[in-house]
Parts: sequence; C-alpha cells; structure tokens
Amino acid sequence: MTLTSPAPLHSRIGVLPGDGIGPEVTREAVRVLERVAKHADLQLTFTEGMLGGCAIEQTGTPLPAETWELCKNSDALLVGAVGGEKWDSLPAEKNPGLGGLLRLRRELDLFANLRPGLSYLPELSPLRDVNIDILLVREAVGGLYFSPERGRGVQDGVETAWDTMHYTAEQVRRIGIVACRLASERGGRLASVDKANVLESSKLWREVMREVVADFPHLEVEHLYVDNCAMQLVHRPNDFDVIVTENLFGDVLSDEIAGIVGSLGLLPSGSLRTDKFGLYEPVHGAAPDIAGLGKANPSAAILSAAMLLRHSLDRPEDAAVIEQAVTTVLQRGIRTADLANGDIAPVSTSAFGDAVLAELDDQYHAAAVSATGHILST
Ligand SMILES: NC(=O)C1=CN([C@@H]2O[C@H](COP(=O)(O)OP(=O)(O)OC[C@H]3O[C@@H](n4cnc5c(N)ncnc54)[C@H](O)[C@@H]3O)[C@@H](O)[C@H]2O)C=CC1
Ligand SMILES: CC(C)CC(=O)C(=O)O
Ligand SMILES: [Mg+2]
Repeated sequence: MTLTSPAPLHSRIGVLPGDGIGPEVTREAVRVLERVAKHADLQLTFTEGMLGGCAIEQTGTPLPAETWELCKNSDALLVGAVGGEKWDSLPAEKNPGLGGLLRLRRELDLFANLRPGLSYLPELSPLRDVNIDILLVREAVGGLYFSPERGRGVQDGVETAWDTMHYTAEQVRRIGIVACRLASERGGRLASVDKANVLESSKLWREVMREVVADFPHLEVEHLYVDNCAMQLVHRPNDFDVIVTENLFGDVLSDEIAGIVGSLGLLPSGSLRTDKFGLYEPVHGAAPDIAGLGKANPSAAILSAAMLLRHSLDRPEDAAVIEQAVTTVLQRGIRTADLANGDIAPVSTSAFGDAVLAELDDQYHAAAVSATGHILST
C-alpha cells in the first residue's frame, strides 16, 4: 500500500531487539537487510536502542529517552519483542508491553497494524486443505489496551480491577478506510469483526464501518462477531481476504492465524501511519521458554524486514526477493524446531538465517545474470 512520498536513498533503521528471543531473531533480520542492501545498492544505517525489560534493567524505564530520540530520528524501526515474567506484572508505565511497545505504537500514532498470514507451505498447517492469504488489519492505538479508565482497588468491599474499551468514530473510520483500500488492491473481500451484539464500542465500530464500506461498493463485505470469526477462521480459512478489527480482537485473531499457518514464528507485521514511517516486528512475543537456545524461528522477523522494505523504503521488488527466499528455504526442508517433524532435523536460528542469505545471493545473482546475459559467455 502506498500512503505517501518516495523514501530517501539513505535510510536510517532504528533497531530495538528487546527481550527473550527478540535479539536472536532481530539479528537475522538485520543480516538479511544488510545483504539486500549490498545487492540492491541501498544505503542503510542501523542504530540499536533499548526497549522493554532490558531497558528497565539498564535505565529503570521500558522506553528510555534515548530510545525515543532514536525512534524520532529513524526512517523505520525494526523491533524484536518485549516482556518476560520478571516485568510483566509491573504497573502500566513500567510495563515492557504497555509502557514500552504499546506506548511507542501509540505515541508514534502507528494506527494501522498489518499482519499478513500466508500459507508459505500449506503442509505446515495443522489443518487440512489450508492455503490462506489473509491480511489482518488491526487498529493499534485505541481500544482496551489504551483504556482511559483502568485501575484496581476495593469497591464496596470487593477486590476489583477494570479496563475500558474506548473508540472514537474517527479512529474506526481511518482504520476502516485503510482496510477497504487494501481489500480493493487484493481479493476484494473484507470481514469487519466486532462484538456489536454486546459492546457499545463495537456498536459504534459496526455503524462507522457500514458508512465506510458504502464508499467501496465493489467490495464483498461481511460483518462478523469476533467469537464467530474465531470459529470461521478454522472452519473456512481459505475464504478470508482482509479482516479489519479493533486492537484486542486483532491481537488474539492474529495468533490464531499464525496457528493456522503453522507457527507464530511465521507471521510478520508492520505498524503504519499516513507517511512512510513504520514499525516492523514479528507477531510473536519474547518466547522465554526457548530464549537463548538458538531454537527460535527468525522467519517472522525476516519477513517483517521485507515489509519494512515494501512499505517504508519503496522497495517492493527487494521485499519480494526476501519473501521468496524464506519460502524456498522452508520448501527445501530447512526448518527450525517449531516446524520440524520426525523426518526433518531442526536447524538453529542462525543456520536458518544463513540459508536465507545464501538463497538471497542466488536470487540476486540469477537476476543479475539474466539482466546482463553474462551466463552465456561463461
Ligand atoms: N510483541 C511483543 O513484544 C509481545 C510480547 N509478548 C511477551 O512475550 C512473553 C511470552 O508471551 P507468550 O504468551 O508466551 O507468547 P509468545 O509469542 O512469546 O510465545 C508463545 C509460544 O510460541 C512460541 N514461539 C513464539 N515465537 C516463536 C518463534 N519465533 N519461533 C518458535 N517458537 C516461537 C513460544 O516458544 C511459545 O511456546 C511475555 O512476556 C509477553 O508479555 C507476548 C506477545 C507479543
Ligand atoms: C505487548 C503485547 C500486547 C503485544 C502483542 O501481543 C501484540 O501486539 O501482538
Ligand atoms: Mg499478540
């Protein structure tokens, strides 16, 4: 999707690896971008910053001022993941998720969180006959995660906690328009997901979405309650094209889509606004259960780097080369532990990255050869 002006020739990438497997998978994504830069004559500079639990340990806050400066002085951000048991129950401003990553998305107004779920290899799905190409469009700066009223206390003698789901019509409208435009560029089908039989915020969501889709009469539109959508995704996954939904529902449904594709390690994301700036990160979290073991699948991080090239740097061809390289490596049976089965011995995170780099070299070499005809003279 093109939202505005061309990217500069030299681009500054802010890298926030975060916690758990974040640094392991981000390292592979940076290696891939460096290799693409070499082949495709791109000038990229990478500057690393702290976000999340690692930042709390060093500075006492999940989003330190230096990180904020780095973000403001970058053309795009590559993020790993944040969080861990040690910090997850800290109060909002100290919490790696809420006070770190979510705050960053919100303060940078990165409202359009695109989460593509693609059957890179249909056989990886735990379901039969699945071949999906779903784009989940998640509203990312409103809703329950940014409750204007949240809290905990004793009310009428009863221990109580509360969060409030809050949306303005304008917040719904702008994400709705993005989703309709994307659906128009893709398969022409849109599912708007809410819980309008119960929630006031969802009643508004549905009313506004009905108004928005009226301007896109060529789209085939369905409005689904989120519980039904969760079921339909398993029942008829191939029927979905673009799904648009609010923040919490999108968070949950994107993990479900990852499960349908075959692993959380396969789903990338990009959080965009109306200029070229974007934040790119895997859908998965910090996975403390496998952190430091070299077991993490770096595909989601690498594919997020591809999204960065496509959406922030106007390099769709290079993005496609990365996506093809990841697909080819998976097809060759080179897989990390989350995707290996009895017949396939798993490779490490960095070995998977090496295989993607080798594939990139092959693809760029083949493209150069076919452009010059050089192969005929060797
Ligand atoms: N975007 C972010 O920064 C997110 C952070 N989190 C944080 O991450 C921590 C763990 O949360 P969980 O609910 O366990 O979610 P998670 O996404 O980290 O892990 C869920 C399951 O998927 C596996 N998994 C995730 N990514 C993988 C990869 N690349 N390769 C192979 N397996 C992978 C994990 O090993 C785990 O079994 C928590 O502290 C949570 O707050 C959770 C979700 C998103
Ligand atoms: C910090 C978490 C709420 C992030 C998350 O799970 C997500 O954005 O998918
Ligand atoms: Mg999530």
